[in-house]
Amino acid sequence: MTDTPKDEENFVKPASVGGGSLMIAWQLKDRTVLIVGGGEVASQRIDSVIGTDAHMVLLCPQKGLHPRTKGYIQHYPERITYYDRRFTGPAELHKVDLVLTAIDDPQRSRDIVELCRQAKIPVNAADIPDLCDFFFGAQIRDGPLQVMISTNGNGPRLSGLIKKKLQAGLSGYEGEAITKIGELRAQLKERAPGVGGPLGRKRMRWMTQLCDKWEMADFTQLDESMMQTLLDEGWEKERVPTIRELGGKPLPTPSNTPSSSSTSILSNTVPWSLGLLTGAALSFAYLKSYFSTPPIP
Ligand SMILES: C[C@@]1(CC(=O)O)c2cc3[nH]c(cc4nc(cc5[nH]c(cc(n2)[C@H]1CCC(=O)O)[C@@](C)(CC(=O)O)[C@@H]5CCC(=O)O)C(CC(=O)O)=C4CCC(=O)O)c(CCC(=O)O)c3CC(=O)O
Ligand SMILES: NC(=O)C1=CN([C@@H]2O[C@H](COP(=O)(O)OP(=O)(O)OC[C@H]3O[C@@H](n4cnc5c(N)ncnc54)[C@H](O)[C@@H]3O)[C@@H](O)[C@H]2O)C=CC1
Repeated sequence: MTDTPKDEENFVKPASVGGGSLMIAWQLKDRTVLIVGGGEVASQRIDSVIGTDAHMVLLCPQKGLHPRTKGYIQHYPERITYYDRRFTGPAELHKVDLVLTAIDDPQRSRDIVELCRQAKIPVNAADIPDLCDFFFGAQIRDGPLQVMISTNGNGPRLSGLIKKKLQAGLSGYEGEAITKIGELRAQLKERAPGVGGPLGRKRMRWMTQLCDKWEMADFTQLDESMMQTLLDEGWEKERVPTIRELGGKPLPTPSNTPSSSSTSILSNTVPWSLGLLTGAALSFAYLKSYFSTPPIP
């Protein structure tokens, strides 16, 4: 491929090159996550994993369990297989897709990381950032919405504080709105099926216009019959009706006031170096070697 001088002129350089981590929404359905340790940090790891569809295996002597970890084991036996013992060796990694160590024994933790390296299993060791394939971050979750704030190990406390600022900028309608949009998109794809092509482009254009025109709170009001009307009177007629036309009403949201729209809050408060992702976010360095077929966006 030969570049013309114009191509070279038009190339926009990315905001940062290298030094960061990959932010992805890692799907863990039918995958197994091994958690070694059962203290407070392990309970926080469960807080993160329970929202996925992964199965968890937890290894920790009973006497070391944090009350929250105990609660998880008792309330979600179908999600967590618990063994009252320490990590014994490489056999523990059989059929495991991801390992999280949260133990008070840094040398043992290093040994487990080494075993994971050999088995090509991504691993996070709570006490050894230098050896982690990926880090956790501060999280905002609301239904299908997931936002992760990462400072790439530089300032964990700041991650938490930035999370609070971002939370204050959200309307509270996002999770429900996204759920409704998901249902609407599924129905639209039934009416206008297929991938790509002119119909695919038309579908995407209409969805984009709808999302841009409606407030977050508008989507939360969509019930089954309003969705039908929206598709009949909107999609079929190539226009975007208002929520009022469908029998809904404008609800108060922070984004109704231009000075505090969620866009301006994000652009005003997010420093260039902040890792922020809508959709689940897990970032780690060796992703490529663990997945052969990336999901189609
Ligand atoms: C690499 C990482 C672990 C990983 O993912 O592997 C890591 C590592 C370390 N944290 C340490 C300390 C603290 N961690 C917190 C808090 C959080 N730490 C979290 C994540 C991460 N912490 C990952 C990088 C995240 C990123 O890059 O942003 C959060 C975001 C999420 C979570 O824990 O799940 C959660 C806030 C959640 C929320 O508020 O919502 C606080 C503040 C507090 O408790 O309030 C302090 C004390 C103040 C401070 O140091 O900032 C130390 C000891 C340093 C030392 O010895 O001095 C290490 C080890 C080291 O740095 O060597
Ligand atoms: N975000 C971070 O990176 C943070 C990391 N830490 C580190 O994370 C580690 C865990 O912290 P906590 O949960 O507070 O510790 P904790 O002491 O409450 O829990 C550790 C648990 O690991 C168990 N354990 C020890 N060896 C084991 C083995 N070989 N197999 C299975 N279980 C084993 C112990 O029985 C204990 O229950 C510590 O090293 C701590 O320094 C602590 C706070 C924040």
